[in-house]
Amino acid sequence: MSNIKSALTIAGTDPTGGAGIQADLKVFQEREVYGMSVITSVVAQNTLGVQEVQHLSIDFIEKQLDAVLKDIPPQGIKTGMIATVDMMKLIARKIANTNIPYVIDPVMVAKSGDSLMEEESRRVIRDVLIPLATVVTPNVPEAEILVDFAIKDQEDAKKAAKVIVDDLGAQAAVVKGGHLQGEAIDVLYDGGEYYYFKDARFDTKHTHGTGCTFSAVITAELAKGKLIKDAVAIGKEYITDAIQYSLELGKGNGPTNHWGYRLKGVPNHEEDME
Ligand SMILES: Nc1ncnc2c1ncn2[C@@H]1O[C@H](COP(=O)(O)OP(=O)(O)O)[C@@H](O)[C@H]1O
Ligand SMILES: Cc1ncc(COP(=O)(O)OP(=O)(O)O)c(N)n1
Repeated sequence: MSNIKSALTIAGTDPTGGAGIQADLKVFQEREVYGMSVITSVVAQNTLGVQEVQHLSIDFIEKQLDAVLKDIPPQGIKTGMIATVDMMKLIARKIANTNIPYVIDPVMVAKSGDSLMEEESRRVIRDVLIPLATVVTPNVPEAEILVDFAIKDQEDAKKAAKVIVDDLGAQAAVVKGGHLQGEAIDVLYDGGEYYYFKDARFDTKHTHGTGCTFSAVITAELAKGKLIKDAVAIGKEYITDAIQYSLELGKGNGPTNHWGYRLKGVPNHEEDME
């Protein structure tokens, strides 16, 4: 039996490489798991926003899923952009009963404000996919939609994480604090305890793909057999470093850059390159 751990991302694309499938695969490589992908939607987007989306057919998404799952069953799965109700139902059918750790990044709206999920799918992700999740990783606006109350501070974030676990049926939920004020604090609830992951907030607009990157690290670590709280701790440290070294690439919100952190000497902003 091979010792190699593999992880699968089921998501949409970002041709500029900062978010979606491309970001996930970079993370899997850096976290030393074998990365695999199933594409749900092809997205024409860049650091400025989303220009156009083309969904793949359900039949073709199913063919991709079967190709991977029947050949190289992964030790961790994550879903990102799943735009339609039919895609959600298909994915639920394929991964229910697999026992593979499953991370849901409930991607609804990109930082640019562009919608990445149909309105009706918001109810279906809650009812059909979240009960299958090992960890759900909503940002504040996504958590507000899932739990149906406003999240203004950390106390509200804590309540939301509890609702996602106790009422919606996930094993654990981490409500990310990037959209709140002050330090960047994420709250994890695992059905028993709360854990707080706190780090510096960087004053930068170059945060394209933070949510994708964070959830991909958690997926990779779960695939390696880490406990949920340890996987989230590694995800938090990774994303903090990647935001600190984010790249001033493109004309809008540049991507995060963990590779720059690892190499330390790699400059992150143009003025540093002079
Ligand atoms: N400016 C920032 N500085 C440091 N950490 C941040 C910053 N913005 C977000 N984070 C962290 O990045 C991760 C993603 O957060 P968030 O922005 O809330 O999600 P999303 O990218 O899905 O909107 C979380 O761990 C959050 O605490
Ligand atoms: C294909 C695709 N999936 C997800 C996102 C959203 O990514 P996220 O990590 O939330 O970062 P922003 O794009 O919101 O900065 C995406 N843009 N594209």
